Amino acid sequence: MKYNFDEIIDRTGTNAMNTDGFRQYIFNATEDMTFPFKDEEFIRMWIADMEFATPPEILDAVKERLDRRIMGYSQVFDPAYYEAVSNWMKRYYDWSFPKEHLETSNGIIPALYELVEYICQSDEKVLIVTPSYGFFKSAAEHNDLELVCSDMINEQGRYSIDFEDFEAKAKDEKVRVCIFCNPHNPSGRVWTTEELQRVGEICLRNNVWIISDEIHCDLLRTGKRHTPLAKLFPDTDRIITCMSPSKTFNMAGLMFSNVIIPNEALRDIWQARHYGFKNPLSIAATQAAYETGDEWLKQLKEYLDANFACVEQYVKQHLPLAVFHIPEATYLAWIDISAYAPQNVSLPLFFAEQAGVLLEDGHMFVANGEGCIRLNLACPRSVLQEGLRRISSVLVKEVEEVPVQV
Ligand SMILES: Cc1ncc(COP(=O)(O)O)c(C/N=C2\CONC2=O)c1O
Repeated sequence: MKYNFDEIIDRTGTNAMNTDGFRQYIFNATEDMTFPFKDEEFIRMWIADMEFATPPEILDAVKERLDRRIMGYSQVFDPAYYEAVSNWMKRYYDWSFPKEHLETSNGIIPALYELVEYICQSDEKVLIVTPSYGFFKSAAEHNDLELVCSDMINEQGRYSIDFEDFEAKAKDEKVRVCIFCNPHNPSGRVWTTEELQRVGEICLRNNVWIISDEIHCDLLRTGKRHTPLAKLFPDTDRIITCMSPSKTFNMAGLMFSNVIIPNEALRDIWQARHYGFKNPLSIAATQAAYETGDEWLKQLKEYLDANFACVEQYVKQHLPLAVFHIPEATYLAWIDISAYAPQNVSLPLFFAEQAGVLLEDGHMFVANGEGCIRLNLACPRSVLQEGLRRISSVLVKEVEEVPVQV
């Protein structure tokens, strides 16, 4: 079957954050915030969900469950669920874990909040690398815990971990957990085995638990392979792995993720305190994703590869002073536009008002993202091309208007 990623799908009237939540999320504003563009005129490149239809096989599984006509309290009881997850992990990551380690959550963000609460004492700290997905900071703040940031090294747009700094911070005896993004949002790094080994060794020898957030692990450039962090440390039970098909198959609204907890004491706390009932439609969808998603994912990756090639060519031609490298993972383009960006303005507000493009910038990724914007490329190529045109039209115009020094 050939899936149509060029199709433009109307999302208005669907309670989508993407179309209706940007004023509050990006601008911390109310619904009466106005722009020179109608909402439907925006090119939306901000929140990380896709403009592609969720795979038909997954939607069919949801419809099949609906046809059972009773939507009662539910949990994962069917062993076929674990089989589906386990088979996917074996096929894609050559990794397996015991069934009793598998818990589920109503999304990874809630799991991060809960795991940090269950692991940390009230005077302990949470370590992350920056730039970072903003909710890693929220997971510390939600629990009134101090956040410790280790800025990544940025060498002309190529990010790496500053292991000297990372280890110095992990040695702080109050640092109790590291929330680690593998692959990394927003840089798109797929960590090498050596990098993963160093992160794990530094944390484990300093008594720092690791929550490895691997939500982007299937969204790789064709040919790349994901390594779960826990796979490299089979003898420890201090690495919790969070995964979900929600990002891979555009079903984040179904709020369902897998949390693999090898530590029995922590699992007991989770089982005692986590709200265990789940949406039966989400269970059906997630199981179907892992059972039937292979071909759709293959075609999605090919389409995204082409979208990234489009961005690379466009930036080289129209924004040659910008710094962009095709990321190894995610569908997010992280572009340093410092050479063009107007100074001392909110870039999201600048692009929304001037270009009619909704995007996120480095200030939304905790720290160490100055001058960068992040573009969601999981959209039809025609939409991407219009977004790129609009972005460069205000930046190049911005550069042209700078008065020539005489
Ligand atoms: C690293 C990471 N963890 C967790 C989540 C959310 O997991 P959920 O609660 O949906 O299961 C996201 C979504 N990232 C988004 C969502 O919008 N913009 C982003 O960068 C993410 O990038």
